[in-house]
Amino acid sequence: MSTEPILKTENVRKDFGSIVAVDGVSVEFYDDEIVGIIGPNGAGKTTFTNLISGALPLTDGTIVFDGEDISSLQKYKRVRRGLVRSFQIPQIYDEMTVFENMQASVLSRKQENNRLFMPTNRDSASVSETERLLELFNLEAHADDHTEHLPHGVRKVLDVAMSFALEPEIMILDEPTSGVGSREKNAVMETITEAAVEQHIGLIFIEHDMELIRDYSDRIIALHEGRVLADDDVAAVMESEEVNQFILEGGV
Ligand SMILES: Nc1ncnc2c1ncn2[C@@H]1O[C@H](COP(=O)(O)OP(=O)(O)OP(=O)(O)O)[C@@H](O)[C@H]1O
Repeated sequence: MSTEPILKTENVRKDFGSIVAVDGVSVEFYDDEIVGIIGPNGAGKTTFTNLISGALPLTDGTIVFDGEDISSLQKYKRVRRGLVRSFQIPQIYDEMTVFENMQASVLSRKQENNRLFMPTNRDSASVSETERLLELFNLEAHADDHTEHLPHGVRKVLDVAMSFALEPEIMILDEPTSGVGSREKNAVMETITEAAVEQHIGLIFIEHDMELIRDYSDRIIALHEGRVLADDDVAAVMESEEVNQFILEGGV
């Protein structure tokens, strides 16, 4: 892991009228690191990640990515620099196969979207990159399936895989296993985290399921009422008295 954070928030704040959703959050993220964000409903988790991705403007504070102040940078420019939120760019098209969806993302990264539907577009570079990503995410067996028939967990994996085509340095995931059956959840997280580690991509994921948080995070940031309650390795956060009082015992 690098010694310099790739992403840093400094006193980040977001007000919605009189509601302070995020209240002075200063945290750091490193590449090669998987960070789970926990907190009760309304703690500010989604708002915080929306501030990082640029989906929402800051009320106050600074966000630094790769040494550059990106606090006012438009969302799509953050994506281009490698700060990607899953579900943000790729859309899964049900009338297309898994392969075609994946290739659409690969081509969009190459800014060749306009050639997408032309029969000559299966140039070897995009085909091999598409195949590489399908393999990375264990999706080869589904390559020719139309996505409307996919099991929900596989669809989730495809969604994240399509975001990986954008070549992120940091990927933000908001409850990557929501709606996925309990038996499938581990497989989905396993696939995503293994791909991230292999590609040296930092993951930030919001999750309510404490078992997934415990099993797949390197570090946990606990938010409560818009503030950081704890920011430490998994064992330390899980044992923190405040985290137990405000988050774990109340259920997240
Ligand atoms: N667009 C908005 N307009 C007004 N208030 C908002 C808006 N988005 C979020 N809030 C408020 O900001 C606070 C933080 O909400 P946020 O959705 O970020 O919490 P969360 O931790 O992600 O919650 P959950 O776990 O339920 O998704 C809440 O009080 C919420 O009602």
